[in-house]
Amino acid sequence: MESWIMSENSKRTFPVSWEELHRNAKALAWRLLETHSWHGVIAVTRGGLVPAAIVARELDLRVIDTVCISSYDHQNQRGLQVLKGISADGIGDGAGWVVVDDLVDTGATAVEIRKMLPKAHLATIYAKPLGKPLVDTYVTEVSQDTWIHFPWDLEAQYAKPIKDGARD
Ligand SMILES: O=P(O)(O)OC[C@H]1O[C@H](OP(=O)(O)OP(=O)(O)O)[C@H](O)[C@@H]1O
Ligand SMILES: O=c1[nH]c(=O)c2nc[nH]c2[nH]1
Ligand SMILES: [Mg+2]
Repeated sequence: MESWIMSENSKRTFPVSWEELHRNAKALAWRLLETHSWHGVIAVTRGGLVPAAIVARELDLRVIDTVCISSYDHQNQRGLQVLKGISADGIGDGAGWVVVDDLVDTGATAVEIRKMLPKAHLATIYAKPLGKPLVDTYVTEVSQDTWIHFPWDLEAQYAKPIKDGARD
């Protein structure tokens, strides 16, 4: 599904369906399979949880850790908070581990992860231009003025006809 609607803060809105998310997460797994043999996956909560589960399933990885980082209230970026660091023993500098997040936007979260795990491989499904240089692997680039709506943030509802100005 691809549809462009202007949201309340003038960003383009890009809604992603479960099917599209699943397909893109599998595309990410294919790219990661070609890169390395991994010790395990580190999911960046919360957005990285579903993509990380799909990548782990496809690469048959059973060891999964989380780092919990929060920096947005809805679409407003605020001070980044690291709520939880790495839990598992033996991850060290992250060499041989793949860190999975749903997207990289400004790159602030990726910079924080690099500080924690300088040798980890950072992978996202979506990348915006500002953050793109900070990740090792991504699947789809979207413009900086796009807000991606993930399926876990959406529900089906009435949409205005294009003629009435709902879409650009
Ligand atoms: O590149 P950045 O500008 O740092 O933005 C990307 C991060 O922002 C979102 O997380 P958020 O802080 O909204 O928390 P959430 O994953 O719990 O929704 C998203 O899941 C990424 O982790
Ligand atoms: O759901 C989201 N969509 C985005 O485009 C985005 N950018 C930062 N954080 C985000 N969360
Ligand atoms: Mg996140």
